[in-house]
Amino acid sequence: MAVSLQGSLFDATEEITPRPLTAVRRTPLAHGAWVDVLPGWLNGADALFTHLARTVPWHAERRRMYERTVDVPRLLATYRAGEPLPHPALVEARARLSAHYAAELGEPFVSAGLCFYRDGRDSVAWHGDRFGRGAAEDTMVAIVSVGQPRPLSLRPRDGGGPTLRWSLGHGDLIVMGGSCQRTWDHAIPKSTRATGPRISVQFRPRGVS
Ligand SMILES: O=C(O)CCC(=O)C(=O)O
Ligand SMILES: [Fe+2]
Repeated sequence: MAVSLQGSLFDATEEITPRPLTAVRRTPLAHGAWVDVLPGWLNGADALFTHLARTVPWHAERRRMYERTVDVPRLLATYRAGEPLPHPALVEARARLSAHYAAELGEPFVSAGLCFYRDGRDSVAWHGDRFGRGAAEDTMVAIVSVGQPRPLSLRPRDGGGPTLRWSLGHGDLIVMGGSCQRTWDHAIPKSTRATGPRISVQFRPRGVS
């Protein structure tokens, strides 16, 4: 008894498990876009946050903006198709997402992009994930959020509608699908409120970035 109790205390990976995806709720959006949301998808999300914050090789980036080079306001890590993910719970999460969306997506999620928002000054500006195939084709981007919640905002690119917001942290799942990457933009706005750290994990199919 004592041995198995110790095992469960020390093996945090045992505790981090996704709930069934059958509970996911879809919100249809204009222009053939939609989002699926499942609050608290990952049990043990706080332990996953701590693990990722400590062990992922986070890097800061600088990007050229017009005449200036500016700091990208978040830390980043990228795991391409075939590269080992930083925690087995993410392998499990990706497999569950790939299985759940197999018929609709027609291909698996392969890459994982990680963003670390240290506080309210960190953010991602309005954009769609349309460097790759998302520019021309329907696709999906599935995002698991751990740590403190931050609002993810979505607005139609043509300006024809209000901005929508989902507060995402502590194991919440959002999947952007249909035409969402080319007809809508998303952002994690800066906040002047006291804001704790959040990590997002974005799973994408091949060629979507
Ligand atoms: O942190 C998030 O939830 C969104 C990140 C994002 O949109 C991106 O990296 O493309
Ligand atoms: Fe994005």
